[in-house]
Amino acid sequence: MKTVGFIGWRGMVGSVLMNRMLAENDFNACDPFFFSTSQAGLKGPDIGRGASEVADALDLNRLAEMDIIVSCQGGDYTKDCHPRLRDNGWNGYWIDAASTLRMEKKSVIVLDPVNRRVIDEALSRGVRDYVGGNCTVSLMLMALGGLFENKLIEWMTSMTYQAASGAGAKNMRELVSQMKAIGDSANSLLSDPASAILDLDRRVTETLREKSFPTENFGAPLAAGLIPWIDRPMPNGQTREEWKGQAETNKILGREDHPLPIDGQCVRIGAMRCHSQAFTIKMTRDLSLAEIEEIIGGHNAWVKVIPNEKEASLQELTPAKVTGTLSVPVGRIRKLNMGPTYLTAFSVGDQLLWGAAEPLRRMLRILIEHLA
Ligand SMILES: NC(=O)C1=CN([C@@H]2O[C@H](COP(=O)(O)OP(=O)(O)OC[C@H]3O[C@@H](n4cnc5c(N)ncnc54)[C@H](OP(=O)(O)O)[C@@H]3O)[C@@H](O)[C@H]2O)C=CC1
Ligand SMILES: N[C@@H](CC(=O)OP(=O)(O)O)C(=O)O
Repeated sequence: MKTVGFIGWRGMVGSVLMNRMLAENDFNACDPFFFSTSQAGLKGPDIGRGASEVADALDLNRLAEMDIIVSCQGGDYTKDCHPRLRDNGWNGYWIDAASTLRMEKKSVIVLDPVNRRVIDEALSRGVRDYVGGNCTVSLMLMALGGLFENKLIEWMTSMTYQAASGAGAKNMRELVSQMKAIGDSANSLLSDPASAILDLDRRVTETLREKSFPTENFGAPLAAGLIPWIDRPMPNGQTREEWKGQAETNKILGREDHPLPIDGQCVRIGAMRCHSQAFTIKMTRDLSLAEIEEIIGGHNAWVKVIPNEKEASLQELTPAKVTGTLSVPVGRIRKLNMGPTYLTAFSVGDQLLWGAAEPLRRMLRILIEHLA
């Protein structure tokens, strides 16, 4: 059995990965070892065969004993350890959630329901670094994979509504703290049915603007609002999150030499862990809505077309419904006023599952089967 070292298993993405691996019995297919930068010598996670001792994630010699390393530890760790391991001659497989290696020539961005061909071709070429994509990009491709596969997209925009979890565990806590601060300050007015709505509104606004309102992590109120900026600025006015849309999508699809134009605005909203996106798509051909829905819904086992109706949208196309599941619903599908080849759609997906942990879990399975 192949030895697999897990780093970052305590974190948010790593914990979701552990849960999914347990659910799919993936630990039975490998010999797992757990590493940490802070818990060496303590007990690791119980994966159904008793907890083993955690090794030091900075011990390169111990890491180099692994056939495969799976890291959900973050970009700084990858930046530090990956090149040193490779320089020392380690020739194992590295599977990573962080963005550090994504655009490297020697790495492949993995999302096998969309780019299994690219992955298989890379495995046969001896590529050793496999990296999960950006969450909005992976979720967009899971939703619209059928349109890409059938070469129906000339260009597209994705306007995102991204959850707090994408910014990390502390930010999720901060969002709930913000909600609590608002609820606490509005409580007396809220419980009085006779109170004036504009008084309630004023109270909420005052709370959002208070110095003590918790914004240490987001830098601005997110609850009862939004933040139209994610990640760092790029020279052309995009944020880096927006830049990833075109760069990563075309790399995932293996078409960097003739890239599809993709752009949009990325916005943080007060959802916990589901990213949503509204798409404007310029299609290469005029197809009927029925044909389009069939192509979208038939692409993979997780995408699901939701009828463009109020009740279905409210029941099926919300973060509350999708969170914690692998389902990728796509709804609000219709032609735009601009003409018959202009399409819009809306999608929701759990950014810790298909947006982060699931592509890594599946890549590990593919790799183990490839090496068997
Ligand atoms: N958050 C997201 O939505 C996404 C994240 N990613 C990438 O995944 C990587 C990891 O992100 P994320 O999971 O959010 O990171 P976390 O901050 O949740 O975890 C990272 C590490 O922090 C350490 N840690 C310190 N204190 C704690 C604690 N109390 N509980 C758990 N872990 C703790 C652990 O390392 P140790 O055991 O060494 O102390 C852990 O592995 C990043 O590179 C990110 O870019 C990718 C896609 C989406
Ligand atoms: N930037 C994403 C989360 C993330 O970690 O993305 P990436 O893996 O591309 O750094 C968000 O804020 O929602």
